[in-house]
Amino acid sequence: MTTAAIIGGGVIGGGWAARFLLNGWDVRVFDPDPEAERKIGEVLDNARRSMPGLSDVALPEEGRLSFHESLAEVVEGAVWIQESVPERLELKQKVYEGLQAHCDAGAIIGSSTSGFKPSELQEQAPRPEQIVVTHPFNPVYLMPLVELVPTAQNTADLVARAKEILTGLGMFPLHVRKEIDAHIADRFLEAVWREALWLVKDGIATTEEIDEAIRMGFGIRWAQMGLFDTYRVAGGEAGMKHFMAQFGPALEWPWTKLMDVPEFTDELVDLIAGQSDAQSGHMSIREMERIRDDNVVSMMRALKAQNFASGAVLNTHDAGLEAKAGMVKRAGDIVDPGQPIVTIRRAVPVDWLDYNGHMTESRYLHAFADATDRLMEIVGCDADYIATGGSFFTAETHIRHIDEAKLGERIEVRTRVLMGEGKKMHLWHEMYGGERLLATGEHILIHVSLETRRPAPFSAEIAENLAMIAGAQSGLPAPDGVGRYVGAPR
Ligand SMILES: NC(=O)C1=CN([C@@H]2O[C@H](COP(=O)(O)OP(=O)(O)OC[C@H]3O[C@@H](n4cnc5c(N)ncnc54)[C@H](O)[C@@H]3O)[C@@H](O)[C@H]2O)C=CC1
Ligand SMILES: C[N+](C)(C)CC(=O)CC(=O)[O-]
Repeated sequence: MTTAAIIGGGVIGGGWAARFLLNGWDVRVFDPDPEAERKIGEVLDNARRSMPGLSDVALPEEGRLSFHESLAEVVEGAVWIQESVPERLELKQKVYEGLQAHCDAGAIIGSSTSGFKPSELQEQAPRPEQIVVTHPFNPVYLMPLVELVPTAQNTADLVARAKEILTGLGMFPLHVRKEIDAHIADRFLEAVWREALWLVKDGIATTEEIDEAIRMGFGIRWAQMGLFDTYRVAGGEAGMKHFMAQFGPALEWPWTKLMDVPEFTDELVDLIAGQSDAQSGHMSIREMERIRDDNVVSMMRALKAQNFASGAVLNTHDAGLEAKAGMVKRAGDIVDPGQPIVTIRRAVPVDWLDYNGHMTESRYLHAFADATDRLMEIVGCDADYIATGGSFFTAETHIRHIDEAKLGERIEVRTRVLMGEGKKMHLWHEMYGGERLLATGEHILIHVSLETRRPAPFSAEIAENLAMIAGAQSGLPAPDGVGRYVGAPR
């Protein structure tokens, strides 16, 4: 088990703790705030209900979380140390001095700083080469972006190790090659924030109207294509050059006040805080965090289906998790063919729930269909085989919904091959939550030629694998409920 030390367990440190823990790391926390344990516990509760839903495979077993009162203790055995103390340079520098007196010289010290350059953080440090900026985004347990900002003091090996560890946590390390105050992303955020403050101060828009302008429009575009690709498309067939010719001159017009910051008078703070209270004061911050998390997970899952932007990052992470979890992918991986094969292991994501607060009926079929796809892959009907023109079509399905599955619950599908001969495959799936039987799925599939769209015999490899599994499993008792029809006996 690998260990991370979290120095400062506030909004961001708590998010990092969740990101590491739910990816199977042990986490040690140091924070002088007596409320730190409670606050991290609440962040973790939110992370546990949302983060597993990003994956279509199971996350590893959670690591161990512990709280420590000395720096020497917290960094013991840590290969990654994440500093997330308040944004004050002299405090951060003092913290590094304390850390470096005790930590392993090979450990990476990442700083969450939103604004300081890594060279400023390294200035007073006994071992500057160990410190690098790893600036995350809130909530750290869901947002993939982390700006990785090194200096010439950091070795290429440290940068490569940092990228590997962050990628292993399902994050997207963006290597910022030239250090600058506030890195890349916060410069945009600051520009938008300044302009928004002016709009409120000048009485042009309320905080709510500004939020609507973002979430109903360009915020949706930015989440999937960013700025430049969005504008390239907006240039029409002539693309970016046309876009720049058309809209470039507007940059000279009095559209922007980006160079000035409105003075933070009590009046302005009260105006903005008052509007913000009127807009969202009826909800607690934790409630708002849960709404945000559910929305973010749902949006990222939509991008996952397109294998695009943050969705592609999630798919890569899933592939890594699955490889580590040792799921069966080929007939040759099966250890005991006489037992049902685990074809799905995952958590119930937020977009699988319905108004009854549990996994909705269609998602039972979704999970069984994924289990069937995995079984097809195992016996040799994979993407390469399908490209040669053979595949399976489902002819009949019977699902029994036996028990509920709740948000974030870990489910597992165990699959039996009841028959696999000629052109037919008869599968029996059982879905479990722990050892609780949640559902059964019985499916008849017909092998087809994708050219004629008619039944056709399957390949010798598929025939051999199906016969091997069906034969080995034939000694198991007949599944309870197999061949059942719908409806009560009269
Ligand atoms: N809040 C945000 O949206 C983001 C913040 N950041 C950066 O993350 C860092 C932390 O910010 P937040 O989590 O928002 O602040 P926060 O105020 O929520 O948390 C800071 C924590 O550090 C603890 N702390 C204070 N002195 C300490 C010390 N000597 N040793 C250990 N812990 C100590 C405090 O008790 C507190 O729990 C800052 O550098 C900030 O710029 C980065 C990305 C986003
Ligand atoms: C406001 N902030 C500068 C601390 C924000 C960040 O650093 C990143 C984020 O999560 O928006």
